[in-house]
Amino acid sequence: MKIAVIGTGYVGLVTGTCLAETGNNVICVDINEAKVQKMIDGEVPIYEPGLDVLFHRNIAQGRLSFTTDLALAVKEAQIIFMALPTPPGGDGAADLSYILGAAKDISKLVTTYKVIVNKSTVPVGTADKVQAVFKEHTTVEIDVVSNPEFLREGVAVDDFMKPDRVVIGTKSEKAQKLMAELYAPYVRQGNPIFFMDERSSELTKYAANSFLATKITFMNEIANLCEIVGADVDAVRKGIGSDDRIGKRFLFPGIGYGGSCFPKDVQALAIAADAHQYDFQILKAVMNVNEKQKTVLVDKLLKYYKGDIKGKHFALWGLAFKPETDDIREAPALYIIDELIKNGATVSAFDPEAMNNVKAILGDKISFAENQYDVLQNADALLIATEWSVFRNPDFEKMDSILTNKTIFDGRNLFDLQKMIDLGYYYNSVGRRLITE
Ligand SMILES: NC(=O)C1=CN([C@@H]2O[C@H](COP(=O)(O)OP(=O)(O)OC[C@H]3O[C@@H](n4cnc5c(N)ncnc54)[C@H](O)[C@@H]3O)[C@@H](O)[C@H]2O)C=CC1
Ligand SMILES: O=C(O)[C@H]1O[C@H](OP(=O)(O)OP(=O)(O)OC[C@H]2O[C@@H](n3ccc(=O)[nH]c3=O)[C@H](O)[C@@H]2O)[C@H](O)[C@@H](O)[C@@H]1O
Repeated sequence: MKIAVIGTGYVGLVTGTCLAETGNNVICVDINEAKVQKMIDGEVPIYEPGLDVLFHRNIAQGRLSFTTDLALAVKEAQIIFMALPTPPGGDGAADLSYILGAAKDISKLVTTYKVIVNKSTVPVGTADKVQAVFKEHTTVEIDVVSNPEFLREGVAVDDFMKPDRVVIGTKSEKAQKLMAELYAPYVRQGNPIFFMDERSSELTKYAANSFLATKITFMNEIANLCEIVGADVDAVRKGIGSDDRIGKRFLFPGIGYGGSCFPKDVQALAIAADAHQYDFQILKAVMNVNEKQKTVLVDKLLKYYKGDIKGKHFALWGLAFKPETDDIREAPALYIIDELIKNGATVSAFDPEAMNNVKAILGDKISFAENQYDVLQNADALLIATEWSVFRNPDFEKMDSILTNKTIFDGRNLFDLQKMIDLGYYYNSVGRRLITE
């Protein structure tokens, strides 16, 4: 099939590349000229494991191309995907200007039947709004489909190639048939495609993200309680996770959920509910708890240093909002850095992939190191904000010689408690026994 993808961010580029991988002809459009030029020159603009191999293969075989020319992309495409930003607007609700603006631009270019697929996360009723934009500007027949994306950054290629499910919201049989054909190669193992109406499909996406954010937040509260009552959250996590009704995944406590989606989507759903005079109380509690959880590590630190960290220097492992990505949107590490600086401390950080993105926004407010050991030089303590695999089994002998204070505040519970006692560390993690000197 001939496909156009509008927007080449984490979702658009993965979608375009993975659709090309099953033989489709995909043209990707972006308004960011520098980014498009990079891709034309053969460079993947984001760090996403496994993407580069597929990207280069499909370009080489002529199935994947990039342009800034929307007209060129729309001309031949049977299906047009919109993978555009839906950031929080001034009032916190999803800003639909990218989607509705692109819909208007596309509507002026269509001359034959097209399926317009919305992959972005959008409030209920957006498909109707997009349909209305087309009606206003063209008489050409089009169908608008809601097809939310459930991929996770860091494993995006796998998630797209083997999705747990595909959700397609449309009342059009014609569009449904085309979408079923397009997705058939991705559901060969029997994972379902759910066809539903547009509104249910749009809400499914917000419900999924909000449920997962709630699950994490629940565990963060259990972790906080564990510390108070002297229980161990790792044991509790295993104890409840083995019940199939609860499930093992997304039960890891830490320093709050971050990323470009959970924070904005939970907020957008709560605000959308408010707009319909429905007080979505759980989501409001989730947001409040998550806000506090982001500074839990700094609170521990301040307690340890009796409220005074002025002049202290801290090493930070991890900047990305999660491992295996260079994405720092709403990364808990950024909140930690902010709090440390506000309290008069200095920070040196190391992250395997996200340092350039942080440099671009923080400049020289903090310093950066070449590796996870150099960053420990002159540090009063080490803070851990992201659970990159490379941090899980460090060379403690080497660490001991640099981090002479042997003090670690770990927001991701990387190390075994007994091991840290044996190694003689002060090791303060989340929801587990506090280790004192
Ligand atoms: N990042 C993720 O893991 C996931 C994101 N989503 C949703 O997908 C949507 C996109 O998210 P991301 O890919 O993370 O965004 P992103 O910010 O990484 O990428 C958006 C891209 O769209 C481009 N763009 C903006 N306006 C344009 C226009 N008029 N024409 C062409 N290109 C334009 C930007 O230059 C940028 O490259 C959002 O609604 C998000 O909530 C859904 C699932 C996963
Ligand atoms: O809509 C989206 O953008 C995507 O949002 C999340 O994916 P993503 O943000 O890439 O990352 P997750 O792995 O879900 O992690 C989100 C945050 O929750 C935190 N988290 C996750 C799991 C856990 O057990 N504990 C925990 O604190 C992570 O550290 C991270 O800050 C969803 O998992 C995807 O299904 C969805 O498509």
